[in-house]
Amino acid sequence: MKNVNPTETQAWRALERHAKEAEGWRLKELFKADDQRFRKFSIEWEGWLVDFSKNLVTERTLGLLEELFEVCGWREAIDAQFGGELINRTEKRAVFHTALRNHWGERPSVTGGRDVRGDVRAVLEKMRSFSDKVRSDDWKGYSGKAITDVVNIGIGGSDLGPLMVTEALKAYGHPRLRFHFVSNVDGAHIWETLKKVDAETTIFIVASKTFTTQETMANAHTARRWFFDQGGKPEDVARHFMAVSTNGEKVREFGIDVENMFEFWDWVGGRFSVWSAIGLPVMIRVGYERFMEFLYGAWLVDEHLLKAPFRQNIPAMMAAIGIWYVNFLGAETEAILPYDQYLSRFPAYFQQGNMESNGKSVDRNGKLVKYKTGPIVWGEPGTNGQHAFFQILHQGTRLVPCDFLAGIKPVAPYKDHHEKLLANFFAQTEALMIGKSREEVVEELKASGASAEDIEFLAPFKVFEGNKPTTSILYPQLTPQTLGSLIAMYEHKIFLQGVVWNIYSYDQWGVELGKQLANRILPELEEGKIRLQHDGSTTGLIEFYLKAREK
Ligand SMILES: O=P(O)(O)OC[C@H]1O[C@H](O)[C@H](O)[C@@H](O)[C@@H]1O
Repeated sequence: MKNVNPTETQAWRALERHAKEAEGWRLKELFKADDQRFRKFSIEWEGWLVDFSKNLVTERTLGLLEELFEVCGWREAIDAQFGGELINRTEKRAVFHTALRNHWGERPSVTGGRDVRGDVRAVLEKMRSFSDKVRSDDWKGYSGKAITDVVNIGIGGSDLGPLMVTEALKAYGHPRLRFHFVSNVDGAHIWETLKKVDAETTIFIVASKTFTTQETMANAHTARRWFFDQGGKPEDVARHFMAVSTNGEKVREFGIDVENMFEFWDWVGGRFSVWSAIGLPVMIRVGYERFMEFLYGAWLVDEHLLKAPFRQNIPAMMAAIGIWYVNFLGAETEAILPYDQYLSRFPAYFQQGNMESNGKSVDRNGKLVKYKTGPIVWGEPGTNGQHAFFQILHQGTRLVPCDFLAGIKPVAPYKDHHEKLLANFFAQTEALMIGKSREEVVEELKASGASAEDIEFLAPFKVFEGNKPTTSILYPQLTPQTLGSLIAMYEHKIFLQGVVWNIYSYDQWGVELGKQLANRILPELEEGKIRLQHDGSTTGLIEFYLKAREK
């Protein structure tokens, strides 16, 4: 992989100059000036439409961004990742989640001199056998009853992926099985879940790459204690506790038989692990065939990434336009707005995907970067968001590029709802771009019979500046396949942005310090006595808590 400081490239400097010109652009004028703009700035792929035309970009912008990507070695980086090289250098690991979905075509999956396709296949078969049994009532609990509830215990990538996807695909799900996700170390999470399930008919999937994560281990131990309290015996654990992990030793220590362990590998990053055995709840919910469709959707995007030229390459365009906003137009944030209730956790999923990957301030040489890296990512489904935070998108002071996502066909049977949903989607992207001028506002107020005084007072508040950029992504329908594709697009976007920012996107050292300090403080809370030096505020907080909890 190349190691280029992007700001030292000619393309970067040209983009900086170009950004000055962009200050005067009005999106609606760009459309007036070029009646082919929509066609030129949108991509059709596999029945999808990805419309970038409502972004503050011109041909020149994209040309310069392409130059930047070239000089930063985006193609070499893709080859290195797909070639199984140890591109996660700070953890000395390959980044090979693409191997988990490489079941079609001729491409090998070689890392460390080994083609891992066989290993991946073997785990898939094990998942298939288990999930088939649970789905067909062949897997019985200790009292001989079929399983009714699946509880996934995991956090971060071992939670958000299966949570988001099982939610997204529930319309394709098993009619009887219920799914629960416990992540937070707050005892309320496991307690409220255990209240709803019956030990005789529940399986627990303890999902943790490392099998050392405090939250997950605490929840897993509580679940096992509860299981015994409910009448389960140690010999019944094998029927009720599964593990998904890379760490066989820790799984054994916990008391889960390796027979009940679904393996994955250190070349799968936590936030990219839903394609691995971490996706077990997904397979149980939708079945093996549909899980394979999910992988296939992602594989299609992998092929697209590898083959499509820059301007036709959806992840590359998403990445490039994102960089344009962050580094040249000053955006601090971006929103993901699925007009698809099934994708309610999609923004949260890519909040982790994005912010844990590209929330970095040190480049690949260990030097502090002097440019902005990953933005703040957030979002909620539409139309709910419209009645909550859209105000800031329309009339706030910040630039918030938004992705609008929707299925062309609904999954739910109510067509009239879908038309209303999409009318809102289109209207919002239009309103954000077109805005409303003072003249229009005055006209409207006059027509409503407002007095001249009222018009003068009210007009400024009712003006919409417009010119707010959006990307619209329309997929044929939310299915396992399209969901797989959608996730893979965002994954590759994150990766390519990290390449240009010259950062390591696949580690997450930033979450370590809090964990370490929590481990130092925990004994103090357990003992009820402060033993360590803390700052004044932290000491004050702990002291207050220790006293107050006794009252
Ligand atoms: O799967 P685990 O090893 O339990 O890790 C769970 C999560 O916690 C870590 O702290 C990381 O921030 C996440 O990237 C990871 O997904």
